[in-house]
Amino acid sequence: MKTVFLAGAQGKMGQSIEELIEGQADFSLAGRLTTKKALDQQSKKQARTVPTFTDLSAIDVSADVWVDVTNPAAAFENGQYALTHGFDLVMGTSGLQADDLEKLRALALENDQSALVVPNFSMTAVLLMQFAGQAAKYLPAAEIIEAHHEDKVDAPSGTAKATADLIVSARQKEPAIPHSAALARGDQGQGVPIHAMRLPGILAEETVVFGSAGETLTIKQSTNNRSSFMTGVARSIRNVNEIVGLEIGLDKVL
Ligand SMILES: NC(=O)C1=CN([C@@H]2O[C@H](COP(=O)(O)OP(=O)(O)OC[C@H]3O[C@@H](n4cnc5c(N)ncnc54)[C@H](OP(=O)(O)O)[C@@H]3O)[C@@H](O)[C@H]2O)C=CC1
Ligand SMILES: O=C(O)C1=N[C@H](C(=O)O)C[C@H](O)C1
Repeated sequence: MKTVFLAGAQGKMGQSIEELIEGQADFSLAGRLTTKKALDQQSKKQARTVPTFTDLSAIDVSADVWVDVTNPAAAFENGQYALTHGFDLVMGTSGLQADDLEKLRALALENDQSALVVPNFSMTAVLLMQFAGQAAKYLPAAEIIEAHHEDKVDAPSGTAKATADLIVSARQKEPAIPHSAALARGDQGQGVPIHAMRLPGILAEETVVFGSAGETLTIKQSTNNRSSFMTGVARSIRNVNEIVGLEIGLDKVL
């Protein structure tokens, strides 16, 4: 049996993950963290006996795994709390800074806990990232276009930043493209231009275009329903304890 504490339980991902936990015989929901605003909006179905907190300092339950699907402003503090209070951590929230991840890695090691940061729980996104890493060995010039629903607060997406990191580390030479600071050339902070769209009608999509003399390669994945994330969430909960310190990517538990 794996006991789970769910932070962001009232959100879009949180509600799907709560249903996932209820449907797995070997998972049990030990507690939930939400905001006062979100708690006021919960339906009768959701107002059940699971202990629900709106403040880290009030939490008085323990669990094997803390799953975080909150927002970039809350996730680092939540992660620190989890790793210093006996929880392994599955961080699904995007938008954490690289130095925050390093601090979480140090905390995981100091406290003998495991942490898995998952930029994307969907299998097609994991495969896209792997294929992009392979292509980057031979095709150093690449750009990423990501598109998400209009409620997404962070940009570029966590998946796009992770894909850019993979491309940069797989490249065997730098692309010969003149640098341009023009905004329309995308966010270049990760070493690969990332263009982000926020539109109704889209859930999550990522396209990576590689260019070489006389040819291009386009790799695209689309997420149409949050159910696509749930196999990856379940796998992360079951296997996070195998990690030493902190790892990034669902592939680390596949
Ligand atoms: N790794 C992956 O595969 C995926 C990751 N995500 C990421 O997961 C996160 C959540 O996404 P989504 O569910 O769409 O977003 P939502 O805005 O629907 O849900 C976030 C929830 O977290 C709540 N929240 C905010 N601050 C806190 C806090 N301090 N403690 C507890 N709860 C808090 C929000 O409450 P309130 O509304 O009151 O602010 C809201 O209910 C995002 O970072 C997103 O990028 C999403 C999909 C897949
Ligand atoms: O906010 C979302 O919805 C998503 N966020 C993640 C990201 O930032 O990459 C994963 C997926 O794209 C959905």
